Order: sequence, then structure tokens, then C-alpha cells
Amino acid sequence: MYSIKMNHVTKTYKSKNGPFTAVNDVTLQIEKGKITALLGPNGSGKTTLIKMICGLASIDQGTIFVNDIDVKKKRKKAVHQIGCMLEGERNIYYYLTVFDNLKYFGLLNLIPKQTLHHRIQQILKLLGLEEKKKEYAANLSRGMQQKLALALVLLKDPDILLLDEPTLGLDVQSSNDLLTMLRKMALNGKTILLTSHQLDLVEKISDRIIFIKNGTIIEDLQSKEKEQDNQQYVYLDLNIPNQQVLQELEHLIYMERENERIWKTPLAHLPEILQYLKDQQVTVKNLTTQRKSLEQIFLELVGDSND
Ligand SMILES: Nc1ncnc2c1ncn2[C@@H]1O[C@H](COP(=O)(O)OP(=O)(O)OP(=O)(O)O)[C@@H](O)[C@H]1O
Repeated sequence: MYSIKMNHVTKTYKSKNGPFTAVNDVTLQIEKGKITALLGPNGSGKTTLIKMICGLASIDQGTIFVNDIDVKKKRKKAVHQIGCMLEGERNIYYYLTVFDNLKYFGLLNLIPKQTLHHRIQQILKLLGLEEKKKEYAANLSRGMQQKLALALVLLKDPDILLLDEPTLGLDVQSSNDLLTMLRKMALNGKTILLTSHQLDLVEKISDRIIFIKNGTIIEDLQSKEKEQDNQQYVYLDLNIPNQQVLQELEHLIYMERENERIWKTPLAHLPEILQYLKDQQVTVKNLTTQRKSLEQIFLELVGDSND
């Protein structure tokens, strides 16, 4: 089941040097109840993508559906499904206290007064902001302000969370707490799409990682592969006379990337796979148990963002 469906989405901005395509023909489905991360260098189009999903930037070409609601045609209804926190933009009132910020946003979002107070307490607790509830937002540290911004997003209990760099400015402990909280929310069925530059954190919590470069998806590491990561794999670089021979092998998984063609097999199945390859006159050029780190993949795929 998909919470977000994007079909051939393109966004072109006007700039001094002429039109600039920030998102280029992106087709993507985001699964419900999963954490999906968008990774890419500065200016690769991540924020633009998020802004289009939550109705803050127009969609030039293509369609976006949020919980099957067309963002172009029914923007208000679609946006209602979403809680969006954009990088660097903290929609908080600096001269209201933490509590009053939450109360104000709650009333603005028509949360009934009877439930609002309880909900505010829950969220303050969740984000470790209880002690700061009487503090003016202006006097909070940057990380605390980030938490408050997130608290406001969570207040209306949206089905889908779009979080642009949610851990930016948070200390290690707060980042980890936040990620743990997001994981729990996903387990409870929330769909979370986030962007981050912190590869290690993303690797820890995401079910799926999508790499973006120049407004295009260049790599999509699906959750299936990630779930299997706990198994020990052997990675094989093969010289195959005929691709056909490998297609029916259950335990030999093909992994296609921009610059490499690699196969992997669970360690337990290696002997039978090697025997089969030998029988089929397939040469093993390289065999390793080392999987590339996400950082290596990222650097290899994204490379110089200007190329
Ligand atoms: N309103 C705008 N007008 C013109 N160009 C824009 C506008 N917003 C973004 N861009 C350009 O579109 C490209 C993609 O920007 P975007 O903010 O989506 O990237 P990003 O991947 O989120 O980057 P970062 O990691 O730095 O946040 C950039 O080249 C940016 O300069």
C-alpha cells in the first residue's frame, strides 16, 4: 500500500540564467508505514520534491497522489494528510512560550479543546520538552527550536510526515531519540519521508534509501535488501557467457548499480552456487564478503555534484 505516488513529476524554476529543472521526471511510490530517506548532494532537488508533495511548490508536469488524493486537484484535502517540516524553516512563534505555541497551533488546526491539552502533554513528553514548556521559543537553543517545530508538526497527528533534515542541529542523543521515535511512529503505521546528509543515521533507521542527483533518482535501495542485511552475504563479480543461465537461481541475487553489476548470495548457499557457476562455465572474477558502506555507494554514485 502506497501513501505517496508520484508519476513523471518535473519542476522547473525560473532563474537568471534561464529555466532550471530541479526535479526531472521522477516516478516514485512511497510505502505506508515505512521510513524512506532521500539522500543527495546540496541542490539535488530533495526539498523541491518534498515541497511539491505538501503543496508548497507547484507541480509543473506529472501527478502526485497523497493517500490517493490528487495534490494538484485537491490540494487542501491532500495537504491535510501531511505534516511537513522544512529545513531551516521553523514555523514557530518566537515570542510565545513552548506551551502556547502548541496551544495556538492546536486551535488553528481545529483540535478539540478537550483533547488538546492531553495531546500537548504527550508530545512534550515524547520530545523531552516538558521542562521547557514555559520558556519563550526565542530563548530555546537551536536544537530545542527544532524539536518544537517537530512538536507542532506532530500535534495534528498526520498520517504522513515529510521531514527535511530533521536531525539538523540536534546533538547525538537528541538525534538518536528522535530517530527512535520516528521508528516507533512508522511501526504504528505512519509514513515518514525524510531527507538527511547524515548517512549513518539514515542507514540505521530507514527501510529504503533513495539517492537523488540533479533532480533524478539514481539509486533506490529497497527495504527488501535492507531486511536481508542481517544475513551474511558473499558478493560476486561474474563473467557470464549468457545472462540467461543465472535467472532461475533462487539464492543468487542480482544488484544493479550505475557502475557495477554484482551478484550476492547468502554465505550458507555459496558452495552450491559456486558449483552451479562452474557447471555453467561462469567465471568468478571477484568474491568478497565486504559490502560497500552506504557512504561509499553515496560517494561513488553522486560523485561531484557538478558533473
Ligand atoms: N524558488 C527557487 N527558485 C529558483 N531555483 C530554486 C528555487 N528553489 C530551489 N531552487 C534550485 O533548485 C535546485 C534544487 O534545490 P533543492 O532545495 O530542492 O535541493 P536540495 O537537494 O534540497 O538541497 P540541500 O541538500 O542543499 O537542501 C537548486 O539548484 C536550487 O538552487
